[in-house]
Amino acid sequence: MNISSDPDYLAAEIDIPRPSLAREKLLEEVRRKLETGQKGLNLVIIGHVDAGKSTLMGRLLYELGELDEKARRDNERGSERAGKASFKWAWALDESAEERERGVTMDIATTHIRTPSLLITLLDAPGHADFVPNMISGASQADAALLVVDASPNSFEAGFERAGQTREHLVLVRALGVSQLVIAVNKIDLAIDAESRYNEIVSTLSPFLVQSGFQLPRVAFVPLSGIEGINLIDKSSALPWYDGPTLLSALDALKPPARPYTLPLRLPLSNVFRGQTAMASGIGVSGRIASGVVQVGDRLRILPGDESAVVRLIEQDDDSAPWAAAGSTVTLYLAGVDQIHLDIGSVLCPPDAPVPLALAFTAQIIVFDLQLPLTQGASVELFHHSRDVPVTLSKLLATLDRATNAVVKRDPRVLTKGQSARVQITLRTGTISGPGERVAPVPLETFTVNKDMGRILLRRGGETVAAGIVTELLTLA
Ligand SMILES: Nc1nc2c(ncn2[C@@H]2O[C@H](COP(=O)(O)OP(=O)(O)OP(=O)(O)O)[C@@H](O)[C@H]2O)c(=O)[nH]1
Repeated sequence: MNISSDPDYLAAEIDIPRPSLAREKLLEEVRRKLETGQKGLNLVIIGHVDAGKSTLMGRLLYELGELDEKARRDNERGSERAGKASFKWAWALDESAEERERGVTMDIATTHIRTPSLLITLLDAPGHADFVPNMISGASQADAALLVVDASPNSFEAGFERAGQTREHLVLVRALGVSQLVIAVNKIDLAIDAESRYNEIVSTLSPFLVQSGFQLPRVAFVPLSGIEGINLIDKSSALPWYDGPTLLSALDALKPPARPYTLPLRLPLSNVFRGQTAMASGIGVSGRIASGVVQVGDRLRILPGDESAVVRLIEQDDDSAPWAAAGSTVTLYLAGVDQIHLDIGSVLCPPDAPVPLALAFTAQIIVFDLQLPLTQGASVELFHHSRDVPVTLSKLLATLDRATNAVVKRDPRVLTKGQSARVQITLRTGTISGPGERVAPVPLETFTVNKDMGRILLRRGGETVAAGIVTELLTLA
């Protein structure tokens, strides 16, 4: 398309704003705001199907006043009519009609809760095996995880056995660099002897957590009941033997992530759309700022590619804002660019500090439950910030101890389930869907430089085979 004939493009060109604050001033303002404001944290909720994740979150939202009485009653009536009365609390999160019919959570729903010191964004991940990819997109944005296990007789065991999702979810979040964990030992109301059941679950999970690379001092176990509201906000007389934190105080004690606003801007796009209102016309893009600050009037480079655009408007929490910083989820309206140059997975950066574009890199990965082991030269798909790229597992460098990262074996021939390994990954630069169509390099950074830009997943035939972090960029585009 000829860009200059696009009416949106022309209209947008007319009122291109200029940045209002010099960089030093802007950083000073961001620093003041971030230090005084409530700290944000992304929490992914994980656990085996039916462990009670949605019920627990619904009840917690209600107790914290985030869900009003009318919404609760409407949900309760709705679920009773549908013959699923016991699901009433879960309706706060499980929203779509299909979810109501099936009684399972299918997509990532996002909601906030406020603890005394944190504003927590809940990323609710479904427990159904079919929906593991959704759970992954939540986990790849998480700063901490809340694992819900079912303490009722035999249920914990069902979730923790090989086919259950408890292990897989834990291994996955750890592989993505999450180290803080709260474990809700849920449905404690159904346990026959609550104290010994709680102790049994703690002592079964602990060795597995250590083996998976978690440090027990950064893990809090909390016995509770989502449905009865036991030990969520206040200490409960139902658990006289327990003297640890309530769920709320365990969540409040989580360490908020650093918000690397002094690093160059990295905004990986999770959505690209055409703005419909007069204010928000032109091209809209949204995503979570991985690092840096963006200000209205900034010119930004779009990578991969050679295009740039100017920020006309920033929307955050349904309001317009003069700037937004690392950690915030934002929508930007852009001028001076055509929509064809923006993809889900594109990264917006300052023109003078573009994100590296890698063709090969090393990563530390954890291999999931696989039918076929991973061999050197295997073709897989790299999944990074909603972008899917064909890659080759070009070298298997070493297998590692999951708890200590020490090398167990150099140059292994294959990688099998549960193994942690260092590997080299190379983009397949041949054609993809047609003649002449080249694979674009991936905008990547190491996990040490930029956590959000350094988490990866590997998939094969629609199945996630490994997750991990980028350790070194080898060949740059
Ligand atoms: N007794 C008891 N039952 C509970 C408790 N929490 C949840 N349940 C019941 O457990 C079942 C599953 O609860 P959900 O909240 O839908 O579970 P989930 O983990 O979100 O399930 P998915 O979204 O399908 O992964 C429902 O029948 C709930 O009513 C609890 O604390 N005590």
